[in-house]
Amino acid sequence: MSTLNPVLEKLRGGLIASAQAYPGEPMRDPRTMDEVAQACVAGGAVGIRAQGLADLALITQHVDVPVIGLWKDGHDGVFITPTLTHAIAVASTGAEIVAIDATRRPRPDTLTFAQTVEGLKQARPGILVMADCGSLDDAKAAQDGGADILGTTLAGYTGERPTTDGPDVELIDQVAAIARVPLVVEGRVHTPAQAALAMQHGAFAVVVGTAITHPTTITSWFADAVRNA
Ligand SMILES: CC(=O)N[C@H](C=O)[C@@H](O)[C@H](O)[C@H](O)COP(=O)(O)O
Repeated sequence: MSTLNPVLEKLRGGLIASAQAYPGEPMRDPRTMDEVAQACVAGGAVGIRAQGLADLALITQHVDVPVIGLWKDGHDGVFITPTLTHAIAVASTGAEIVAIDATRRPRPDTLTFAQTVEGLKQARPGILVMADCGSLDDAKAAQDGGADILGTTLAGYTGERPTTDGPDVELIDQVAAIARVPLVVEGRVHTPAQAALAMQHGAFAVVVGTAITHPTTITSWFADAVRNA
């Protein structure tokens, strides 16, 4: 990792905020997510992760940090940037990094992760790929398949790992031990202490979504605590 890509270098040791609203939610509006992303940068985020072509088209114009883009299509199986066509479209928004499902599950266009990375890099030279993994085997395959970042995004969501309360530290340790590219910890990082713990376990950077950008969930944490006090 000594001669790291300059885009990745900007993420080193920092917090990446994921700004996403889900279908049907009040904040599901590209302008809103654009404002949330800008607010996160003002607070010290060194990168933004965001979903959807409309959100990305705005955010990439208005933040001066690297953007990790993805396109969620569907909600079962492979749905994070599921095909090469989705990946090329995300890259076309100006996002420097494209997050792609890197599980070993069948993809809708029948390409492998490695073929998807190859096709994307041919179509958009210079683009970087974050592999959204759900297990150590995913991470090994993704690294061999040309990923520029290994992410723990899908740990606990594919059946291969337990859905831990907080980040999956065991998986972080496993991936850190094999990673030759940056390891970005993502998924259920809900407190600053958990983010720091991820760094201590070898993360290159940490993505936090819900705990920063999803007020409905954050409110429910407090509402439950107050109700149950
Ligand atoms: C599993 C899945 O679909 N994860 C998505 C990936 O982009 C997002 O819904 C998450 O919010 C993101 O990964 C950040 O994680 P957390 O919100 O736990 O900090």
